[in-house]
Amino acid sequence: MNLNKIGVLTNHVFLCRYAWRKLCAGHVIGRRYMTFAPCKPIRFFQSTSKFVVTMLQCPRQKLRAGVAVPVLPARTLSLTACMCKSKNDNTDNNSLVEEEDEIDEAEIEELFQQQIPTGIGEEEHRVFIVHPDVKWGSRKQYLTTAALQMEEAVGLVNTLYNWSVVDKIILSTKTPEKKRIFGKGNFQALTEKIRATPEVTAVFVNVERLSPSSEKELQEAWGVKVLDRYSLVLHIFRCNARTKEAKLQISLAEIPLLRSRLRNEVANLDQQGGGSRYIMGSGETLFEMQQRLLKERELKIRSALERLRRKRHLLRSQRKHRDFPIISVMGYTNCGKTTLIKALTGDAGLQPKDQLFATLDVTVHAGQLPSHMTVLYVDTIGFLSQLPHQLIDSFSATLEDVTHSDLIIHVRDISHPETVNQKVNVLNVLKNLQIPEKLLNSIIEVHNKIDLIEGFEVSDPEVIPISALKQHGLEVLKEKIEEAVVKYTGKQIMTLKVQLNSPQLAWLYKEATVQTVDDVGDDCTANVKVIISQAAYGRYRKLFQVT
Ligand SMILES: Nc1nc2c(ncn2[C@@H]2O[C@H](COP(=O)(O)OP(=O)(O)OP(=O)(O)O)[C@@H](O)[C@H]2O)c(=O)[nH]1
Ligand SMILES: [Mg+2]
Repeated sequence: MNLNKIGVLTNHVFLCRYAWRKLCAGHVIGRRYMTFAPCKPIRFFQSTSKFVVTMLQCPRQKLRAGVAVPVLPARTLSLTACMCKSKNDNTDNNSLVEEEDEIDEAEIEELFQQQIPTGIGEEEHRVFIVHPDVKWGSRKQYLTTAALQMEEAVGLVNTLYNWSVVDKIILSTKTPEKKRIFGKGNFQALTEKIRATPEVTAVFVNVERLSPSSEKELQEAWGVKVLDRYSLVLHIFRCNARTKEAKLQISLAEIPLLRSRLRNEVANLDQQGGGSRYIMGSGETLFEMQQRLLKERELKIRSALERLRRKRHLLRSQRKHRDFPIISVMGYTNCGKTTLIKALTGDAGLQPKDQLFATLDVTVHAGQLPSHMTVLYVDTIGFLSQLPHQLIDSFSATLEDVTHSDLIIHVRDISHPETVNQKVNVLNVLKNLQIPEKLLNSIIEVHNKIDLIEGFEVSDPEVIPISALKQHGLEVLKEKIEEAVVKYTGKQIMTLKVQLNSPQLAWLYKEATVQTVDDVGDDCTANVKVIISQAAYGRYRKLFQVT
């Protein structure tokens, strides 16, 4: 927040206690609004539950003293937008409370749009990539090479529309934990190189997360925006987010970034002698107030996500009730998960893309196995190495679906030079998701994109080689899935004697998988071969009193 903006006093406005809370929390109230520069409270009347707020630089509309001021969501770190309650607007506090209770699409959109961590913005960037090559110690990456990591970094930047890589460099370092990451000589040479490339608008340092102080220091030295993997991947997520849930999850993942940025801003203000001063009448410093704003925002996002999680839980229990086995398709980003589900289900709505993090929402698609059993495939967000847990945690509401599935298919892009490293990363994330042991043991490993490998030969009899794109190997995969579903869901294949003049057969069609019906003659019965869960068989016996 730029304190210089706070200037001329234009008016005094009364706020009721509730509206004041809203103002600080940055919530939407009412319908009409106007925007102007930050406002701050100057007096507080405990007895009347009213606050007097001084509106500053309010160019377009005069505010009348004594008018309650409803508020539009403030930009994350400042109270920049307020709504002026009209003379005839009789909105009372209770109706405001009701409004707050339901988070609607528009509000999520507003929250999402306003929370863009400053600095990246929506403009294009010409990026200089720096990859610190750690030679030894705990931060050294053993399963990959610096060149391959650089290749992935280039891929990440190129994923973004209109972004391009201007130059890149791999520099070795013994001190990755230092603010400047590199030793003195390397850092100086790097700074000169960046400064000598005027077209550069951002530097991407290919590390998991830069500390706020390191980010600040590098930004000052290089004179351009500095990004780490966390902020870049978040930006990619932001560009690809389509649904309410994805937007909320991304907004949540952005909170730590905003928090560290806030710390930096306040440190800057402190240097100018302003950040830790008390805001008159409120008993809070600017930093404390903005921290509280962020906390409130975080709580709001979490509560909206919780509501969506409950909805998801309901849908999941409905799916369980219908007894469809659920199969989660997981893997490193761009390995071909969506392509595979599309090939297995024929779902034309699925759109695979040659792009990192094309899928950000967990979606469910029905498909049939050779025995005609219907299964549900869950398409999931792809993984990436060196991503902070916070990011994955933000997606835990959707990834929860995975922990409730019956089976996991781990898709690997076997043509990728880093395929082994990618596998290790995926398995690590799965372990951190606290997936039940039984489910971890159920994993079917699928080697995808074999069409890209000349003279491909199967190396491990346990894995299924396929080309999802060319639809090779899918029948074998479906057989394997079916076998595993029967094994891991406790379903059994049974032949039941069914009365054809009763609803038994219709019930079995609905609740189990009917494979064959053999009419046995005159007594109106048939031998019906079904795949049925223990629970469904129990219900069948009870309902039709079969012994
Ligand atoms: N040659 C070849 N390309 C494939 C195959 N399977 C997928 N692809 C391509 O790989 C790219 C990524 O495919 P997706 O299905 O979107 O991958 P994903 O794992 O869902 O990716 P994210 O959702 O971004 O994590 C697309 O361009 C696909 O056409 C395959 O078997 N062979
Ligand atoms: Mg996908």
